[in-house]
Amino acid sequence: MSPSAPASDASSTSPGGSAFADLAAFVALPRLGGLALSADGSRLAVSVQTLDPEGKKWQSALWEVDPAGNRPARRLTRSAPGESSPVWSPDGSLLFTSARPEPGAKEQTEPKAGLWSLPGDGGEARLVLTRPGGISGVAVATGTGEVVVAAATMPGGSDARADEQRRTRRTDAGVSAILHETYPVRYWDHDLGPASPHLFWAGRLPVDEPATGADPVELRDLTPDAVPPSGADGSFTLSPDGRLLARVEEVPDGPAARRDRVVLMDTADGSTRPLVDDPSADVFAPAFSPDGSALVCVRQAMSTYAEPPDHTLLLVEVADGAVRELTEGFDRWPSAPQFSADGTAVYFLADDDGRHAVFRVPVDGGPPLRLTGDGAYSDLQVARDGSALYALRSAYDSPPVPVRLDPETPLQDPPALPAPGTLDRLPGTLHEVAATASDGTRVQSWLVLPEGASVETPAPLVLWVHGGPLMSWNSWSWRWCPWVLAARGYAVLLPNPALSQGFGQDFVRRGWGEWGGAPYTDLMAAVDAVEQRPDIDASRTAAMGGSFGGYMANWIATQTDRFRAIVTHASLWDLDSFTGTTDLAYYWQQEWGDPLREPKRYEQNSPHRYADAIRTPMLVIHGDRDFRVPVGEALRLWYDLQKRGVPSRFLYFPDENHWVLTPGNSQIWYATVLAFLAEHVLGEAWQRPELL
Ligand SMILES: CSCC[C@H](NC(C)=O)C(=O)N[C@@H](C)C(=O)N[C@@H](CO)C(=O)O
Repeated sequence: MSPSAPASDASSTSPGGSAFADLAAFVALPRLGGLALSADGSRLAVSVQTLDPEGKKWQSALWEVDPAGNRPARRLTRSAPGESSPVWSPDGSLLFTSARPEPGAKEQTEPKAGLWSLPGDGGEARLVLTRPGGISGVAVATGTGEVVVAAATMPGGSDARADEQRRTRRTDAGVSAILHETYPVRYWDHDLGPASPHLFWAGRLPVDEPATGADPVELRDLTPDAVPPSGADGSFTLSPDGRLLARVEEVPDGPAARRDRVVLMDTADGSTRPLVDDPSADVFAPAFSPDGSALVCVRQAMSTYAEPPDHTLLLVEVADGAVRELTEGFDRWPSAPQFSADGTAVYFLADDDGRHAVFRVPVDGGPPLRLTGDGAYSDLQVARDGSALYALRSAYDSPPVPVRLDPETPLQDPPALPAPGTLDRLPGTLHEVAATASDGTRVQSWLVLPEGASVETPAPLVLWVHGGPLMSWNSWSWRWCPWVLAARGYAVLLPNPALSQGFGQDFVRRGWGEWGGAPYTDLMAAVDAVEQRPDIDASRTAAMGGSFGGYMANWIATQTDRFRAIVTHASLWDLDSFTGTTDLAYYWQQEWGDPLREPKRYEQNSPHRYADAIRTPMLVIHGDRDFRVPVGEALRLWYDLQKRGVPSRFLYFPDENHWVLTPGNSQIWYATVLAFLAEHVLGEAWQRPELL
């Protein structure tokens, strides 16, 4: 199913099959991230994460990939702190952020990322911009090369020296406290404030090395009054001529909620006007047309107690703010829109039937056309001469690899361009299966079968429930990798139940506010169907999931004893306490209601209310720095299990967040899950991972 090409050179070849049986080899596989196409379309840059020499963290470096697919990939950057956010300047230089030290500079205790430039014609990268809080993002005007950067800035810290002084005074006084006066106060894994992201105008960056003693690039604060955002989008983009900046701005939406709108700023004088400001929707992901006269953005209708959110694309005229819907009647959720090279169409991505596909919609009307077949696409790049699209393509049987697409041909399945990270083999096979729910609805799933699964040797089965829940299983995941389980002989079922994306709005509605209803029964229908297969051993099964998938793992534990073991990661246990303490409470209370005034959905769907019913052994996993699903959920679940004498274990990460971000902890995560499954599903003796 996965198109593949030979890896680009010996150093980047990944011996796929065996790596999944050896966790140390698994975490050492190269992981590809962001993609950037140069203005003339002749160069592609991609970030590649690999293990540092001590194997303690992943380092990101930039590689060059040949868009024509002829030359092997070559590494462009090399430093211990790594490089990320690659953007090409029209002059051919490659801009990126890195906390690497400047040659000859004295070592900093807490190095912050600066903006670096790698000349197009070769030579050494040089540091072009710094800010006391580091540079976190960059936008380049495609026509002029003018630059805007984002940098965390203390209140009153527009001037770099003032910013530095404020930071130093807090450090010297030993103060880390933050005084909040608005909601929210945290986002995923970090605190909001006291610094907040500001956007700075840098203009055209000097092409050559500045002479010694020359003035550094002067930065002008475009958003001096910015306050800490919730972090929800915050994207910004420059018009091709650099005269306009479109950015996503958060505005209050009631006493303890925020929503996103798109504002347009004149970069010369900073004057700003709202471009799309819709009290019933978040509007984000703006992108300019090639002539700068229009923008396309995503409108997400806010969810209510009765209705889930819905997404559409808006075409907005810069001159008068006139808005037109581009994807009316399209029953999928478009994202990441971009104009075609001639401005007559918009490309976008959307979940569709277990894939995350590229679509093209004409600007002057007509239905969207799906350009890709299997797989999940991201980082779409449009060649400015209109000859091609480039993207990262992944699937459940392929990690992300760069590909070239024709801009108009439907349902393409392109081969990978030579790059690091292409696997040669997987320890099993991927199958698409379907089940029928009790109301007749089709439930699509991916099924990973291990090598050797057969009628004679049926494989034990693990049900793996995705997170979100408004997303779907459709792409490769290093964090939820079924092949690690397949390498130990497990079949893994990855279903897309009610609430999953890519099956239409009615499919989402079936589960809205009723997580314990159709999403649960759809999952059981999917398990029932695969258990009929002669190559599956229905007597040896387990269920697991993270985040919403962890909620569902907990719910499953309270509803059925059909599984031998349950693994629950970063899970929701008590919906009332979750919706009050999660980082963005207002998002969830739109669906669940206020627990004091509208307790019904909480009472019906919160797993903790049914704790007495649990008989299945459970492995609870949680990170203390998880602000999306705060650790209190795991602490209470753990206490409730222990109090009831349910055989259980708690894998606790004091310094991880919603994810598991270090190679060591990632290996321990998989090792503990595998040991727990081996004990309960395979009936082996418990083997505590050596380092625990
Ligand atoms: C408040 S923002 C939207 C909620 C968000 N949903 C999605 C689609 O990501 C979310 O954070 N849900 C978590 C409970 C969750 O299940 N997260 C998933 C997806 O990010 C995970 O795998 O961690």
